[in-house]
Amino acid sequence: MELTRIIWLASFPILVTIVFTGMAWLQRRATFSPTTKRSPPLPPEAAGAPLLGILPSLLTKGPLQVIRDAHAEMGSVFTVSLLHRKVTFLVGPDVSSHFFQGLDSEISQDEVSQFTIPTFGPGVAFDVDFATRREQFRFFGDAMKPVKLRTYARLMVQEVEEYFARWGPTGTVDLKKELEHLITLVASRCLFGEEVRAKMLGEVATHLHELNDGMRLVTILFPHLPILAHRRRDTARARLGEIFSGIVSSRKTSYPDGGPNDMLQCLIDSRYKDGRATTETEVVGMLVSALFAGQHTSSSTGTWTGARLLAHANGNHLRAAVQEQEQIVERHGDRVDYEVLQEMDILHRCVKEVLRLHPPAMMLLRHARRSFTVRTREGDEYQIPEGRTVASPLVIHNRLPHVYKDPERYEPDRFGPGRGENGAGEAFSYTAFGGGRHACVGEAFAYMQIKVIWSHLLRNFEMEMVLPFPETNWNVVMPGPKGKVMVRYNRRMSAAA
Ligand code: HEM
Repeated sequence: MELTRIIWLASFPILVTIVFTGMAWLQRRATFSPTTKRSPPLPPEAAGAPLLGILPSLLTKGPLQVIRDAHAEMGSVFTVSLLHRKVTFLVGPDVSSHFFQGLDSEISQDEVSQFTIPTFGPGVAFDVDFATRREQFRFFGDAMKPVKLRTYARLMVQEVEEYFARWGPTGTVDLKKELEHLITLVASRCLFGEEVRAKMLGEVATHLHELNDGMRLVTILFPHLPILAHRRRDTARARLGEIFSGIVSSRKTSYPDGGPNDMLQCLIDSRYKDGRATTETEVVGMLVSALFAGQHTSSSTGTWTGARLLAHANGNHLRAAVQEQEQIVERHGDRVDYEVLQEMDILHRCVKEVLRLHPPAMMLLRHARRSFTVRTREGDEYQIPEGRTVASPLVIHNRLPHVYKDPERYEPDRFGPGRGENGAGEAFSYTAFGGGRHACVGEAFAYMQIKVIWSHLLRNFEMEMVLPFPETNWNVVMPGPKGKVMVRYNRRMSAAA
């Protein structure tokens, strides 16, 4: 018995050593086991100057080239530094689902959209909390339902016919300026009724232009930097506030029991879930936001559509679009309304392809409130850390060769039946109107007004570009055609004067 105890005591340290060594080995094995999940690495980072990051390249090469170069070098997920901020770019549908679909508590717009407050004004959009903003966007959504769109289609046609009746039998115009003006008139007639329209012709259109020009790339980082464009923006916003306040209060006095069936009235009559009515400041802010969201985006799309169709190389698309109008006239005569507009498939594809190549919102931004992981189509995983600014650069996202064949080419037929490129196969491969949780509520309205304008022009005028195909103005947050887009027109002989 004594001997057994001695042997046991002597062997105890050896046993302990074996057990601990075994545990350590097992633990190490577990750590290096290929089945164990490790945090994926951070995305690769673009080289940049100390403190300034990519700022010097931005100034010399422009934003599009900088992002393109980084994408070509590092692939679909990469980070760039711009002064104090790191921005991770996600390019392509495979890495974009969380960006578009993630909950706002996980990936939000608030932190990265504060720069829009001086433009939209107080009480709306990113000046209010998420819940209030959702409700305000719901009010917009209500005003864009098909039953309302049918009414707007009629008003759009009226406005467009009146506008082009003023063009002579022949002439040369700056298409960009003409469409900026016309879209403002159309939006005002459809959304805000006669009161705003009466004041539209001059002042309001000018102020909207100044609001857009005041949203520069530098605005994203320094929204209150004392530059001329910001000063003009602030004056324009203050003046729009005065004009719209006058309109809202006169509408309330003139129609105490409910006024005309337009968006202004919709916004005045809207109620939050708790029963609260919209205030005058909120209605004014929503009017400015709706005009801002729809005006420049639609007018630049209308102008690019003209430039693309009239460019010499695209003669076949122009011919196809004119022929479609001739066939529709054979079926419906001169009638253009909501239903007839739905039949303009070729024209629709021409506009859709313009938006792929020239998205007015060139880049969407979010803030990662929680870290998340993305997986590229090559199978690489990256972790996007909490607190990171995340960007979806639509301007290259919609030109990916593995999604679109010959992506730099203007090819509306790629969206036609039988071609597998229409982006419907894969979610978030076509994102000109965003997608997921924050998809644009004005998409149908925007297509409608551009189709009303271009169906009228194609039916009634022969047109040609006078200047070379326009470059893009990358200086603003919502880029459009740079400089004048001069076009010569001849009214078609058969067209009504
Ligand atoms: C060609 C015309 C237009 C384009 C290209 C366009 C593009 C976009 C894009 C890309 C987004 C997503 C923003 C993001 O995810 O951060 C968006 C959102 C939005 N758009 Fe448009 N838009 C157009 C016209 C309009 C019009 C006419 C209106 C209304 C009058 C409008 C109202 C809105 C609103 C309210 C949102 C925010 C939706 C949300 O966050 O839930 N847009 N638009």
